[in-house]
Amino acid sequence: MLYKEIEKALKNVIIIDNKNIVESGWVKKIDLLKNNEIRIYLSLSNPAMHIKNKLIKEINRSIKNQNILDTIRIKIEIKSETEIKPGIKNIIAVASGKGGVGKSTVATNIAVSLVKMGFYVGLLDADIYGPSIPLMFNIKEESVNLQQHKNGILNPITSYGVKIISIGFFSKYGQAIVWRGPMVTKVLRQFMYETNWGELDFLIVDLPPGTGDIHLSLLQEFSLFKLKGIVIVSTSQKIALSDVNRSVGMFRIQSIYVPILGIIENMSYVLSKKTKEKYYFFGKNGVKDFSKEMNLFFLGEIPMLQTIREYSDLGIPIVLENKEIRNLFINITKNIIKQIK
Ligand SMILES: Nc1ncnc2c1ncn2[C@@H]1O[C@H](COP(=O)(O)OP(=O)(O)OP(=O)(O)O)[C@@H](O)[C@H]1O
Repeated sequence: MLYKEIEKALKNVIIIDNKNIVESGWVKKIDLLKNNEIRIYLSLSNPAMHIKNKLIKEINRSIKNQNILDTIRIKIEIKSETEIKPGIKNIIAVASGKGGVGKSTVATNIAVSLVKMGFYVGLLDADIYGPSIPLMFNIKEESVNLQQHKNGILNPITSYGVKIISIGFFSKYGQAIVWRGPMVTKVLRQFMYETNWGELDFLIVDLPPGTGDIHLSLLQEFSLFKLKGIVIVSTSQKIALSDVNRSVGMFRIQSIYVPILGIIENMSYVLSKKTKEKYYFFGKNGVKDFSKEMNLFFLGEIPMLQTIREYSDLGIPIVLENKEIRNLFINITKNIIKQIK
């Protein structure tokens, strides 16, 4: 009887999407103890302090409204689902100030380099403005059949040894993703906590370019977990670096502080086939100088090569095809690992 009343009270606690906490599966157990104590166990994917406090208040209020004996003591335990999922050892986010500087190309090739080095790797494409990871891994729309387990857990798709989940899997080719911030955060949270990642040494997160709401909530979300730091990609162009400057400022805000593991200069030069001379299309040493000025570790440089663009369009990570570029990426990846330790 008492149990039913408690359950009814919990069903009156509504969370997002008009679902109550029982329906949403947050309530894991209700224990009625002999000493007039009720213990309620909840499990949440994102038990931020203010959410916890609000829930406890709401539950207490709802139980009181049921006119259940005042003498009853209520204890509410809220556990983080993240504590229950220990499979991911390191999370690294790849960021850029400006779009189009090669962030996804770099994220792709770092992920595949890590596989080549013998690690278990996942890649979470959080770039809602241009989810290009499916194209870069040649994952065709028709092959995306994200089987969901009964408990709502998503299975990632594996390509070139990397387990991938992308926001692009949820939109048709050519269709813009016009979700509002809270929707995006919700989906990304699901990618993080409710995806069958298994055991991973590294989860690479391809962030959207720039700075914004989504970045803030993502970083807060990931920092609850095992976010080891940020890798920034930029060209040496002034506009790109001024945007990176803003991003660095955001990562260094005290309330969301995330370590920056270093910066990579992409498309640093074009090599003349004939003369073997280097042409600094976006300017020479821009990223190197910036890294010194901002006290950032310079992780390495990648030239601008037609083959990088061509293989990327074919959906084949360049590190699998070109030995020189592979060596560059392996060195950059080793530098990133060193920065984590
Ligand atoms: N080093 C390079 N040499 C030649 N082409 C490159 C290089 N790096 C990236 N590209 C090409 O530049 C284009 C943009 O790259 P990419 O999609 O990785 O950028 P991005 O920063 O992730 O963009 P967005 O932020 O808009 O998603 C792609 O066509 C890619 O193949």
